[in-house]
Amino acid sequence: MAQQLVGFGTEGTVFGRGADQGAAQEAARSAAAPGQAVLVLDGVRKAGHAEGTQALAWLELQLQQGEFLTLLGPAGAGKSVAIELVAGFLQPDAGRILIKGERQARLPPWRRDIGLVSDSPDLFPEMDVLSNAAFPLEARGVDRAGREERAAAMLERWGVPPSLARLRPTALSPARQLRVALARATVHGPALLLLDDPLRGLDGEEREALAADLSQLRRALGLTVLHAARDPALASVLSDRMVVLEGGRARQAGTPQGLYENPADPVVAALTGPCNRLPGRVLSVEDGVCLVRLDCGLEATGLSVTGPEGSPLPGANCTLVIRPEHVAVAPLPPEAMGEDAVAARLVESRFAGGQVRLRLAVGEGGELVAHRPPGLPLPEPGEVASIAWNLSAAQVHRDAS
Ligand SMILES: Nc1ncnc2c1ncn2[C@@H]1O[C@H](COP(=O)(O)OP(=O)(O)OP(=O)(O)O)[C@@H](O)[C@H]1O
Repeated sequence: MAQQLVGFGTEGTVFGRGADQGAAQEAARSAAAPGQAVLVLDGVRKAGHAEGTQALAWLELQLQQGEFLTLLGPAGAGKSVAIELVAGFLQPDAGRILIKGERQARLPPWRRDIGLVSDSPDLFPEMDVLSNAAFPLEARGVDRAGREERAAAMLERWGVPPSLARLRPTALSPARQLRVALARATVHGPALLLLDDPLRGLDGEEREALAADLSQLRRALGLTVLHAARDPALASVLSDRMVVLEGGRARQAGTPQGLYENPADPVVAALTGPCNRLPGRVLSVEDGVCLVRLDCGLEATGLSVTGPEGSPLPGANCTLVIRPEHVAVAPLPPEAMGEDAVAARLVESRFAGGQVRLRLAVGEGGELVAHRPPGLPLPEPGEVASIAWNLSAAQVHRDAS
C-alpha cells in the first residue's frame, strides 16, 4: 500500500492552543452535520491491473457518524483498492466518493479529512515516537508545545507510555509501533479513520489487547471507521456493520450477527465463519422446508433461502449450509440418537481450547466438521457415531444454473 501521508495536509488553519481545547475544536470541525453521512461511496468502480478485470466492480455504501464498518473479504477481494480510493491514492473509473458531503475527486490524499493505518505501521524511521504522532499537527501548523502535548496525550490513550516518546519507532515492538500509527492517524481528529487490516500481522494476546483498545477508543474518541479485514472473527468483534466483498463485488451487507446467522449465499456463509457446504439436489419444498438429496447419498432437511440465484426448487442443484457448532455428535447408533440422526465415522478429533473440532465422514464420500464443547461424550476413532442437527440451523441455497 502507498505511503501513509494522509490527513496531514494543512487546510489553511493555524492551530495554537492547549491540548484539550485543540482536540475539542478539531472534533467539532470533523463531525458530520446531523443526518449527513460521513462517507458515501456511490457506484464506485475501478478496473483491475489485468485487462478486462475489475478490482472493484461496483461499490455502494454509506457510513454514519460514529459507525465502524468493515469490508470483509479474502485476499484480492478489493478491500485495499476501496481504502486507497477513499484515501485518494487511487482514482475511481466511475462513481463518486463524498466525505461529509464533499466530493473528493479533486482532493489529493493530504487534503482529505482522514487518518489512515495500513497493514504495516509505516512510521517515519528518522523521527522519534512523539514526533511521529505529532506529525499531522505539525503539518497543520500547530505550534511545537501544542502538538507535543496533544500527541503525548493521544499516545497515552493508545497505550504508549511517555517513557517511549523519545525512542525511534524501530526500537518498539510491532504492536507498539501500530499503537503509535493509530495515535498518529487520530491525533488531528479526522472525520474518517481508514484501517487497512492493521491487526493482520499480530497474534495472540497483543492482537486481543489492541482489538479491545480499538473498540473502546473508537467510541471514546467518537471515531468513524472504515476497516478492511480478512478475518471474520476479528471483523465481527470490532464492527457495527460489515460488507462482504468478494471478487470486487459486495455480496451482502449487515450486522456481524445477521450475516453469520442469515448469509445470503454459501460464499457469504464461508466468508463470515466456519461452515459446512454440502452439495445436493432439492427433492421437495414445503412450507419453507427443503428436503435435499445430498451428493454423498444422504437425505437431509434445511430451511429454504431465497438468495441471488432465487429460491431452491425441486430438481435444482443446491448447497446445504450448516455451521459446525450446530452439528450434534454422539457415540451412539442413529436410532439411539434420535429421529433425524444419521450414521457418521470419526475421521479426526482435535482439542482446540473452548471446543473440540471433529471431522466426520458421512454417506459415500461426504465429510463435515462439527465443533462441540469439551467434556461431552464424543466418539473415539473407529467407534459407532451419529450426527444430527436442528432443522432451523441448516439452510438450503439454490446454486447458479
Ligand atoms: N492500483 C490498482 N489498480 C488496479 N487494480 C489493482 C490495484 N491494486 C490492486 N489491484 C487489483 O485489485 C484486486 C484486489 O486487490 P486488493 O489489494 O484490493 O485486494 P485485498 O482485498 O485488499 O486483498 P488482501 O487481503 O490480500 O490485501 C487484485 O486483483 C489486484 O491485483
